[in-house]
Amino acid sequence: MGTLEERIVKSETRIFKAVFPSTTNHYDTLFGGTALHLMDEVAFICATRFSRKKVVTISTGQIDFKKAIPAGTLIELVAKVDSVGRTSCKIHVDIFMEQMYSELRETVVSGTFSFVAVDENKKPTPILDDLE
Ligand SMILES: CC(=O)SCCNC(=O)CCNC(=O)[C@H](O)C(C)(C)COP(=O)(O)OP(=O)(O)OC[C@H]1O[C@@H](n2cnc3c(N)ncnc32)[C@H](O)[C@@H]1OP(=O)(O)O
Repeated sequence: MGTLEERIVKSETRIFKAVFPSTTNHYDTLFGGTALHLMDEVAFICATRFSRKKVVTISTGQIDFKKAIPAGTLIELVAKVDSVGRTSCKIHVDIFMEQMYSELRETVVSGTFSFVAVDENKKPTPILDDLE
């Protein structure tokens, strides 16, 4: 199964999206709720790939929207395990914005999401079984 550090590196998860008008608000920027949805999704995938167990979201940390994300840009969501407890793990998520026709790239939104591994009775269970 690998060491803890190897599992953290292997489970880093990335999703690219084009910011099309269907995802924007009346300011023509990415709707905040859509950004949160995508962040929770990429964090969930990361926690699942890290633990290979059923996980549920238990909380979010502070989410910082540093810059608006205009329609017609590209975004990359990057999720990485930040810390690991007995039954839970905390995932850090950054959204990077890229221009379509230049190399300009910057971090625009950051936050954390915590997940708990659950067993068949939906009770907390160890997040990892077998570390080397
Ligand atoms: C993928 C999805 O869509 S999930 C949908 C949304 N999420 C849900 O529906 C989950 C609803 N919540 C639950 O079912 C329950 O709260 C459970 C099963 C997650 C946790 O059950 P509890 O009995 O409250 O858990 P318990 O108090 O034993 O804590 C479990 C772990 O969560 C951690 N935890 C508890 N509360 C919080 C919190 N607010 N923030 C971060 N971690 C927390 C604990 O520290 C513990 O971690 P550790 O074992 O690594 O030290």
